[in-house]
Amino acid sequence: MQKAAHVSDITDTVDPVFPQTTNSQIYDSFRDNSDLLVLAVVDTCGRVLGLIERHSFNLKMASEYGRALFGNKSVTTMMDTCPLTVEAETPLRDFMQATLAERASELLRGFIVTRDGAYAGVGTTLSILKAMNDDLQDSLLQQREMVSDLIRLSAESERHQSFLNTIIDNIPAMVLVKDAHSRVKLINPAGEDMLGVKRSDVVGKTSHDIFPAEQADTFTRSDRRVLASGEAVMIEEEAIYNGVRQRTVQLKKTVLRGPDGAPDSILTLGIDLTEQKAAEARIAQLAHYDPLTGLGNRTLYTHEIEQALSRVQRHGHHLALHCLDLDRFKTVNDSFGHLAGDALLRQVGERLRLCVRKGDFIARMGGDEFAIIQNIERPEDARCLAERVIEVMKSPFDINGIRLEAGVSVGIALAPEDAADANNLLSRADLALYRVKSEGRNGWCFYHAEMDAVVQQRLEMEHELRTALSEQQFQLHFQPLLNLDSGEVVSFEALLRWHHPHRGMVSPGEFIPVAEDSGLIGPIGDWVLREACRQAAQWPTPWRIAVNISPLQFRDGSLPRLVKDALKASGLDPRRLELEITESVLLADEKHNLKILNTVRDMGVRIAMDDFGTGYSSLSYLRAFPFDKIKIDQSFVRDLPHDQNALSIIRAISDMAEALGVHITAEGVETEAQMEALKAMNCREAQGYLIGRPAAAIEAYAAVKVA
Ligand SMILES: Nc1nc2c(ncn2[C@@H]2O[C@H](COP(=O)(O)O[C@H]3[C@@H](O)[C@H](n4cnc5c(=O)[nH]c(N)nc54)O[C@@H]3COP(=O)(O)O)[C@@H](O)[C@H]2O)c(=O)[nH]1
Repeated sequence: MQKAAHVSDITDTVDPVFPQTTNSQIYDSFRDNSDLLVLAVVDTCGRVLGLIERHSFNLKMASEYGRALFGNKSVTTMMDTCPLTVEAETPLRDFMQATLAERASELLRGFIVTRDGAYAGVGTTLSILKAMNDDLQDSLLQQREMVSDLIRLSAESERHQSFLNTIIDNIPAMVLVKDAHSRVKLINPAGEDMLGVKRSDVVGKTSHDIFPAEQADTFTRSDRRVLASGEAVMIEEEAIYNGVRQRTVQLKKTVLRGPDGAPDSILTLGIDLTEQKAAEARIAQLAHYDPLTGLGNRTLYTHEIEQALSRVQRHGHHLALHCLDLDRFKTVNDSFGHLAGDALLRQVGERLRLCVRKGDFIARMGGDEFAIIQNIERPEDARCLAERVIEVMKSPFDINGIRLEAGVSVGIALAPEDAADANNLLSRADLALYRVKSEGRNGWCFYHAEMDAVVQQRLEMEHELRTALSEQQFQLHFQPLLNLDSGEVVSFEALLRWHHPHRGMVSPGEFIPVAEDSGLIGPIGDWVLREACRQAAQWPTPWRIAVNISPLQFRDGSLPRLVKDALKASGLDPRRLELEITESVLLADEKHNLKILNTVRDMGVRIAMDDFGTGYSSLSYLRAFPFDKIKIDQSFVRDLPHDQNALSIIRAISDMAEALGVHITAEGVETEAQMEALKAMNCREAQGYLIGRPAAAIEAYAAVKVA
């Protein structure tokens, strides 16, 4: 009984009647209100005097003469003077039990409800039945609800279970549960995959039933550790062989406790880190290694040199830093394409690996520059390595069937002797490298303190070159070119001279590279062009004038305009002007520079290829542009007349030039024997000290005729 818990819950608060009320009045009340079943008779203080029950009252009143006999009499004559009375706050259950046991029949007549002894209302069997019916309804409803709750909960629990199963089955991590005896209770598909097992084969088994002894021992050890400590254990990386390949995994083992709090199972969650580790290794590789050669890159070099220098500082070690630069890489790259350049760099990397000892470090610093950090005991060790490197680079490289030679220059700085910090050490090794290159390449050199002075001098020279033009310190010298058939001078090459106010004559071989590096070659080259045209226009004989043009004068595309201006200003016939270029002009930006050359040639100016035979692609450039002349480099002429190779090369060039209808000039002719050999090979023009050294004055050549 939940709803009607107390008698008050089923009490009808019917107004009572008083002793002076007549039975007729009561009779009328019952007649007018069919729901009125019981009435209480009370005194003025509310004290209960008796009870009128509708049914028995009406029976009496409705009997023959009933109304006449009792109608005008007081209600007290008809009332039950000892009615069943109960306090309102009595639990209904108690009231029912007591009344049913002792005064059951009275209960049928109805009863009076009092509160603190005073009348509070009436109760009827009907209200009791109603309450009981309500309770019954409630209880049925509750039971129905409980049943549907149970059905819902069980469906929900099933849904939860299948939801959890779906998660566990699809989670990309291993979920493995073992009992306290290390027997597998559950494993998900990711776990099957990770461990290379099948669920049906492992459930109920221990690690030793499933895995090889060593691996099983490892698992069992960690299981015991978790059970003993009762705490979660993270196993950072564990190598697992899953029957196919080794996997790296991260495991987290947790103890699951039973209802009594004792360790019941071990839950192992495992993440497969194999791919992540491989990706990390790949990223580290890319970040620290040169993908082309597999050698360390500049970043790794920076790290390694810092480490090596701190060892030098802490343990008194010594090291040598070798800076390497391939001598002909640019030529290879530009002539045979980047793929050939890449192949060359790869092979260079392989050869370098063969030269170093364990513990030494090689890096590709960029382009064709490499660095080696070598652990040494004495400087002699560094010399040996440099010589070994130069030696291994000597043999030709086979690049897709093409034999290429690419020497190497090596600059060496020692730590702690030359520098104790990375920056200074590198710049000193670079200085030594610069020295090797300026002395003809393909060699090695230790850093010396005076090299700093060389750099200083170079900076000074750059500074002085800036004022040399305005101070009129430049002068042109002219070197004659002789026609070997006629024996007459036919042209002159303009060669720039710098009269330095303190240092005297500075060679163009020395200052032209500085002018090129600093960008001063632009204004200086323009001056040479104008001055050469100006002077040639005044010569008594219409000799041709050849002017050297640096590849850097092609860069901004202004050359055709400068040539035009120089010709216009001097009035020189364009056919008397010859521009000497080296093949590096075509290496640099072939399309752009060919366009410039064609524009200049269209003006009537002649174009000569200087230093022919020294590059890789001299021949291919003869096809790319119709040169008016090629000048055989003096290095071939020097070995005449006895060197068979030089003879064959010059003969081949001469034959080819004849076939192409191009004139050839041999440079650097110093002896009669060389001249005779050249004549015998049908060379028609020569230049060299034998004919005349470069000089400011040319008038003396007006009458020159060599037999
Ligand atoms: N861009 C410019 N380059 C220029 C200019 N003037 C000169 N140069 C280049 O400087 C290099 C050195 O020139 P130089 O010291 O003048 O040497 C030239 C000749 O003196 C030298 N030569 C000539 N005959 C002989 C010889 O019989 N023996 C011998 N050992 N040397 C000789 O050769 C140089 C000329 O070479 P080339 O230009 O290849 O014809 C040099 O590369 C000049 O080109 C300039 O104004 N602009």
